Amino acid sequence: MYPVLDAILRAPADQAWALLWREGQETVEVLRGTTADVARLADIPAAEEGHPVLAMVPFRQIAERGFAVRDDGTPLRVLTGTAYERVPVEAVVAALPTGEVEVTDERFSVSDEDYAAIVSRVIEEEIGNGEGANFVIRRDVLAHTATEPATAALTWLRRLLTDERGAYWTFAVHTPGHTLVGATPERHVSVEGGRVRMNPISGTFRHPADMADLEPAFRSFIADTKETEELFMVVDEEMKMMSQICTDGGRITGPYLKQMAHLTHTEYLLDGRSDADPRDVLRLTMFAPTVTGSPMENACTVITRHEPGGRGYYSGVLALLERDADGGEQLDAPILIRTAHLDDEGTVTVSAGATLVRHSDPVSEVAETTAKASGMLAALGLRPRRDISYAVPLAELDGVAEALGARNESLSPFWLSPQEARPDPDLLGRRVLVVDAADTWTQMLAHQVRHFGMAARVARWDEVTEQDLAAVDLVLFGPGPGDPDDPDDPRVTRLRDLLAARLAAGGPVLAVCLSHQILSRLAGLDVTRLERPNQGVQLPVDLWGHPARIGFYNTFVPRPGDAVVERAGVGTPLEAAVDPAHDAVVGLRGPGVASIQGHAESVLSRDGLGVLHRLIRHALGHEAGFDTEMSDIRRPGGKVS
Ligand SMILES: C=C(O[C@@H]1C=C(C(=O)O)C=C[C@H]1O)C(=O)O
Ligand SMILES: NC(=O)CC[C@H](N)C(=O)O
Repeated sequence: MYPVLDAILRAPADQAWALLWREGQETVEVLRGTTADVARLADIPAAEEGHPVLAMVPFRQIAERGFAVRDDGTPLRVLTGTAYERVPVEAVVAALPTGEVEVTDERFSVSDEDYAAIVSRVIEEEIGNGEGANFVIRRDVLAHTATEPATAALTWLRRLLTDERGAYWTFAVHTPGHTLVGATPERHVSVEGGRVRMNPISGTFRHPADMADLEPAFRSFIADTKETEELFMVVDEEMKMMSQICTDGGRITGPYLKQMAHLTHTEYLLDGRSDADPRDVLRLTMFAPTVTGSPMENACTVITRHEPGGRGYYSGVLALLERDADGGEQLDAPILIRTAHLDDEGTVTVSAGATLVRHSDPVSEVAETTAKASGMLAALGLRPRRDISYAVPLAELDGVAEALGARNESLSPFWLSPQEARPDPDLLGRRVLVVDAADTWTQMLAHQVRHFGMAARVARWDEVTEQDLAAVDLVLFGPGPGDPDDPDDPRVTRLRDLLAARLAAGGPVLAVCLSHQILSRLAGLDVTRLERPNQGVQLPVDLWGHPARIGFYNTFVPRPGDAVVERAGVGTPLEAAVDPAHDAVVGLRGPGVASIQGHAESVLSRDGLGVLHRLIRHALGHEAGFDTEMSDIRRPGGKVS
């Protein structure tokens, strides 16, 4: 009846195959084919009509971007479809094996106590040292089965198809030595006819065992600041990626709920357009901040410091390439979480991580990793199954839609709306060099700068020469991880030299976050740690008479004092904007110079666009006279001229 499925089920172990049930579909895609291991994403072969290509992308692939990773040798494996069909979900469930698969020797790779200790260390030593705002550290549940992997995977897939809900993909993929089965909630990225979508999910509500507690517990989850801020942080990090890939940036919709059998998550959808090749989109988005952290590059380093062993396929992606009707290639790539990996020795691995932020509680992060593994572990028969047939749809509870919608009131309208270009005639065509200090906020900054009509180019700190500085109208020095005073960090040293050179040459400068701190040091101010980091929080500040709500991602701050820089050979005093609540210098300005501690470009900056615009105008010597209401892009027909 279903020849491809039947052929797989007759001898599952002897061939390579995949069964994929994608969100919203009534059928399961069944794929049989040949496998090959390739070195790079660019080597993934093209899909032909009716012959999709499915790649298993391991976490170690991130080495392609030059980021730190433990090389555990897990292959980038490609399954090229030679036979393909769609089978109704019920027919698949009816055909899959129902036999017992015995799973024994269950243990954690990292104990509860050790994981809690890691959480405390990450908060203290990483977030507390300005290394970033959020980091995802994983641990593994390990077990053993004597059933051969292909049959075990098909049996567990059946359980997932009947027991799980809300998944983006429910799937099993079998290849020699590497078998994956799971139900993942999260789309990493998809590309379809030039439309690029990402789906950051963060904030995890663990369903209580007693259904009577569900509603009150859920209501306090929805109101929880930590869970809300955690989601904003990952949206910011994914918007950095979207800004780089999509010429028109991208907009945010949501928040929505993703209700599963054991957990409910909060999420946003990001939507933009790009004509980039799907392989490039994959490379530039390796990997999601929801499974690594932010800033993403440094998160990879932090992961190697705190996680023993490599990640295998965990937090990598499956990538399905298909040829569409117009001959273009489509990509759909879910994140490999809530997934079991089986090897030839019968080792079963289910990994799970939690997003650690400045106000994480070690005990509840331990519980979160356990809860995230529980859906898969229930399919393995290691945890109780949850009856989902009577669960209330949480999104429909009174007031929930309003509470979720209200979260957007504090966000930047710029990123929530379709963006029309609003060129400022004074800035039109002016050249901006955006110096990237290992944090791609620079992509969001460049996007907003272009929105003002300027021509922006982003270059990494180690590529920028002093000649490059001289060739542009404005140098925008960007944010970055680390301690602005660290004498052993070549990045910090280089930024300081470039900034000093630009100041000495007398050209316009705008410095953001880490670069604001380095500028402050050059100006003679002390820069010290905050008592509690402001990593991922919106704060009200007064910027020289303009009140604004701005997103902050910093651990260090410059302290008030006399600020003077050498500018074209002349000692030039800078005027500080001070946040008295934190005893912090949140902005500096002087002739041709402006800087800001917060991130005007952040989704968390309700008033960000207007602030960035004013700072740029200031640095370029256009003090007044232009409509600073520019940030209010919601005004219908609001014209800037
Ligand atoms: C890291 C995992 O999940 C991710 C982290 C989440 C969180 O910290 O709230 C939620 C969903 C996923 O994006 C995992 O399942 O291992
Ligand atoms: N986003 C940033 O540039 C952060 C600057 C610095 N690493 C701090 O944490 O204070």
